[in-house]
Amino acid sequence: MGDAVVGIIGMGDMGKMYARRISKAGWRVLACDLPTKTAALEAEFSDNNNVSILKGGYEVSRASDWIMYFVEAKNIHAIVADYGRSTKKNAIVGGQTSTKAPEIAAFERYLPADVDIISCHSLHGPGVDPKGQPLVIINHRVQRRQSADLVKRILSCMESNIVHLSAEEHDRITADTQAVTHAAFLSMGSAWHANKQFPWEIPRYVGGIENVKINLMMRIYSNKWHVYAGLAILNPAAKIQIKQYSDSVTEIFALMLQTKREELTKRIHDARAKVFGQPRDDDEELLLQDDLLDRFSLGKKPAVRHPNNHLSLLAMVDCWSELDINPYEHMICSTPLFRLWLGITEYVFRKPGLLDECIDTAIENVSFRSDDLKFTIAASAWSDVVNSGNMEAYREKFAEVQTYFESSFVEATKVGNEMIKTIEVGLRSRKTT
Ligand SMILES: NC(=O)C1=CN([C@@H]2O[C@H](COP(=O)(O)OP(=O)(O)OC[C@H]3O[C@@H](n4cnc5c(N)ncnc54)[C@H](OP(=O)(O)O)[C@@H]3O)[C@@H](O)[C@H]2O)C=CC1
Ligand SMILES: O=C(O)C(=O)Cc1ccc(O)cc1
Repeated sequence: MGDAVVGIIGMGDMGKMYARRISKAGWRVLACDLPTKTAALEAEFSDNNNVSILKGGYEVSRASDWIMYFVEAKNIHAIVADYGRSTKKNAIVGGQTSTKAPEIAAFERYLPADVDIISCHSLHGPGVDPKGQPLVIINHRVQRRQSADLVKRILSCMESNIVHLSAEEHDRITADTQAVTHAAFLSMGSAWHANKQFPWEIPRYVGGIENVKINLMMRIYSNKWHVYAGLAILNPAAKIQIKQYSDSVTEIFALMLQTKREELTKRIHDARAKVFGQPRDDDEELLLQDDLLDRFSLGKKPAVRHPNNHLSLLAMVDCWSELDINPYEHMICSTPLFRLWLGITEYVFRKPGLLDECIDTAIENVSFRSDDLKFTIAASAWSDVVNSGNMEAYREKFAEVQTYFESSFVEATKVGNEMIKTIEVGLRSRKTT
């Protein structure tokens, strides 16, 4: 490969994944984490001749041509303040944090003027094969054309689909796709925890769409809190989306409680028309199909399917409709989790007869009322935490639910990975046709 040296500051899950792939493609990589982890990293990468573990961010910054920060978004300011001024002359700097506003602000403030700023964001977790997944590149401050060419050449080893965006476009889209999606799953987990339920043990939560909800909820809570906190709290656009989602949940639940069938039906049908267009009487075009959804269960499937009102999904479409968001426009820049979320949402709204069944259940069946009440409270509480900007409150809230579900993470991750792999093949082929 070329002579350029790639620097990686922060060797957590994403930093390691990049170090492995980029070094495998033949590039020389200089990497570091906090000093307490240097010895363990040296041992872990001892058989990789292309990766050298250095003492810290100063050393990496001084000797690399493209330096990437793979650190917690909440710390990016302080970390760039520390290492930024040691950046090699005429080098390029970027980051992998999930929200670009704070990252770019830190770069603009602390990097020397000769340094180009080119950032990126892989729209998937470290355990997902990057091939074919979206990879955003942000050419923010490019004074030399060869800088953009070099970054493109280095990143080509990911075999991802490159999407060029500005930092603002990136944050607006990820607020729509990631932050609000996570708010829904965080709320489901909080509600099940508040009701002292493990949903896979309850027949009305086993099978089809319920499997997807449970597996994705478990996926989020088995990950690191700082990733989701950073995405929601540090992205200015995310607060509005999450608040609207919480308002949609509350207002729809109120209509259910008051058994206002006509009003509820009109609101849901109007939202459907805006987001999905007119209903069709076939389901050929759906992103997901039933038999696929049934395969990935953590519990035993009951003989008869229990209808659910799917409050979380009704509220999602209401929220998109209220904010004039067309979720399909974001597919080029979406995560696997968002595609699955859109998949089950579309399923409920477009599978013939299913939406009417949800509305009937919402009005007539009170067996979900207690769960729906807890879900409504949870959505509002998550919105309040995000709005407050209090990272510590977010961490505590996340950790409580994480501890509750912890003993099932290994099994859930196995089933969830299998689910994502299988369903993604279908989703991607649909997207390209
Ligand atoms: N996980 C995911 O699914 C994705 C994450 N991202 C983003 O990528 C970034 C990294 O995420 P991820 O790898 O998952 O998180 P990790 O917590 O696994 O990795 C971050 C690493 O940076 C280290 N670190 C903190 N301060 C410094 C410092 N001063 N110098 C060197 N290293 C430091 C951390 O150490 P310590 O833990 O001791 O603080 C940790 O090892 C985040 O901004 C995240 O939002 C992007 C796409 C996907
Ligand atoms: O798919 C999701 O939304 C995830 O939960 C994984 C994830 C987390 C953070 C990112 O910046 C990108 C992907």
